[in-house]
Amino acid sequence: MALLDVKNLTKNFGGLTAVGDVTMHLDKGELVGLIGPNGAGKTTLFNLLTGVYEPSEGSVSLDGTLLNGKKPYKIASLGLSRTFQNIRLFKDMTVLENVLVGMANQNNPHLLASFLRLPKFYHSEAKLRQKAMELLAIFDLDGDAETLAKNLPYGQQRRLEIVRALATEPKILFLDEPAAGMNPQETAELTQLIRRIKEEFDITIMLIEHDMSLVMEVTERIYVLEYGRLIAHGTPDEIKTNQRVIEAYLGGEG
Ligand SMILES: Nc1ncnc2c1ncn2[C@@H]1O[C@H](COP(=O)(O)OP(=O)(O)OP(=O)(O)O)[C@@H](O)[C@H]1O
Repeated sequence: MALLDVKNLTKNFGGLTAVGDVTMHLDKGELVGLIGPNGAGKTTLFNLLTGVYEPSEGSVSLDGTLLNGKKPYKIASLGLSRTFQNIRLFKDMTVLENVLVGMANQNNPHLLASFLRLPKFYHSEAKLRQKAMELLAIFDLDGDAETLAKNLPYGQQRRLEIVRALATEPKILFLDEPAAGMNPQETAELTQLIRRIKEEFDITIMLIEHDMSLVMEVTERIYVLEYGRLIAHGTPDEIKTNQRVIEAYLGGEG
């Protein structure tokens, strides 16, 4: 059974079909790309998978559990985490606090203890802090733990977003254009980082990205959307030479 099973997924906005009859799957441990020209429906698909939108038709299942109709926070707690095209950090909070917020839902069993500020709360908070610092260290951000997020350079803000998404210990991580706005040096670092996440975490990743060299370098399989429809699916080498894909890109952006 696939980890994530998407069947005939459709989202209509009035007369516009932003995502139409998409069937795809993610197996455990895979790194899969999702590409397509501007407006192809990639972000809408992420929004459907993470519960931001309700599908007009079709279904999404995680480990056999139907996600349709579940709220985004519920879906997140089942193991789906994401980053956004536009950075959504808590800019006036420190780097460490941003990661702690990501971990907050793991602290739920201690909600009463935290409300009453029992010793158990302080113990679990200390453990969370330690875990957050370990995570930041992996991403070379531990030296900036007390820096306000807004004062980090752009590339590091993007990196922090990924750390925060990982802090929830998701089964699947959705990355929405993580290289957007990055310079070539930052993109090269991000490429390494995505590889490391894949190697060091027990995680499945789906990546939307316009930077083709990044997608081709890190992914194992790629789905291609155009006007909401899947027009191709295959390995990076197959996609690079797929006539339909080449036409979609030349037609859409040439
Ligand atoms: N909430 C909405 N209401 C109406 N139309 C929408 C909505 N969200 C997206 N759309 C439309 O759906 C289509 C797909 O948009 P979407 O943002 O998913 O594409 P995308 O592939 O992520 O594009 P990009 O690469 O530019 O980010 C577009 O035509 C867009 O205008």
